[in-house]
Amino acid sequence: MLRDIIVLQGKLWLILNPKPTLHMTGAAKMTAENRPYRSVLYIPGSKTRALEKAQTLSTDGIIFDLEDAVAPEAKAEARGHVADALRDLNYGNRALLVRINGFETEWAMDDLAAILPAGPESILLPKVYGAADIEKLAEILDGAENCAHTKIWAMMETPLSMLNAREIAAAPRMAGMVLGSNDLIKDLGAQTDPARTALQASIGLCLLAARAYGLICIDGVYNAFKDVDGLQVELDHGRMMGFDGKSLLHPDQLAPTNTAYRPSEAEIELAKRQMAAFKEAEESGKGIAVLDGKIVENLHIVTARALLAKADAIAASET
Ligand SMILES: CC(C)(COP(=O)(O)OP(=O)(O)OC[C@H]1O[C@@H](n2cnc3c(N)ncnc32)[C@H](O)[C@@H]1OP(=O)(O)O)[C@@H](O)C(=O)NCCC(=O)NCCSC(=O)C[C@H](O)C(=O)O
Ligand SMILES: [Mg+2]
Repeated sequence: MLRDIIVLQGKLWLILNPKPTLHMTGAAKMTAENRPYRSVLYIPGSKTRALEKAQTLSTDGIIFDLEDAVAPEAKAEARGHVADALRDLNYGNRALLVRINGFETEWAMDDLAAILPAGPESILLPKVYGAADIEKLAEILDGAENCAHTKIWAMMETPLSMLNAREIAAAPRMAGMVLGSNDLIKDLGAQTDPARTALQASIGLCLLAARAYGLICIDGVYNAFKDVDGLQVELDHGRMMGFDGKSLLHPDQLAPTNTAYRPSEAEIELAKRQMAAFKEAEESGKGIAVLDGKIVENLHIVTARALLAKADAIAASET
């Protein structure tokens, strides 16, 4: 039985079955709020085999794509496949996003007409230029049955998405952002290198806006889906920059991505030691602890707690 001891009004109280504390790695229940977003796999809505297969893949999230991965002549059929998958297939507790076509195309409204009756968890809007695009989608969702809960995610993939990142993040129903590095590179007239030099400013703006407004932020795809070493370089870079996870093209990219975005044993150990050292310092009336020659302040405890909570959520998602 779980027990906690707390001090209240100068007395010791024994609490039976307390809420799990954040350092109880593996004990948390996964909910939509604490679910991990390490790996988010694109599936072309036209590929029924892939839609089925995804039920068993170890991906934290799925983007059902009606946009660039689906040829114009296959769009109508793909809408039906995705609506059916949302209704009939079992994707467990994975995050489920439907990427519709952009509002400047002839397909966006037909996409919404086909998908909204299935009550989607999230719509991912591509080619976002400013808050007006999100507001337009939010208004449509406000008027739709079954969509009171539906969140909006923005593809951050145009120069204006980056310049307007803050207003986009603050717009109604916003829950997350996905970097669209291919479109961005195209619009910038830039070239890619392993350090993603041309994308640095955009990645920074995107993450700043997402963090300021409490949104999930997912890195762009790595196109060479068979190049394991190249993917690893981008994974390390993305995690270092602060992304929650990476959008992916192929199931073979799942395992390295899930590993890269999982807190390591060493990180978990350090977080626990930081919390213990800080607690000890607090109990002796100090506001700062020193661990391994480095200071530990309250702000480091916030980071340590978040890391342990993420480890818990990942463990819960894998049980
Ligand atoms: C890249 C692919 C076209 C490769 O397809 P294929 O050659 O068929 O792969 P495999 O033969 O190796 O497939 C093996 C099995 O895995 C399944 N599979 C493949 N891909 C997926 C997937 N994405 N999701 C689920 N399952 C998948 C196959 O069905 C095989 O299964 P089995 O029959 O059991 O053996 C292909 O992977 C693909 O289409 N990927 C997604 C492409 C996509 O969605 N692109 C658009 C998003 S990226 C983008 O738009 C960029 C962004 O907007 C930006 O601007 O940057
Ligand atoms: Mg794109």
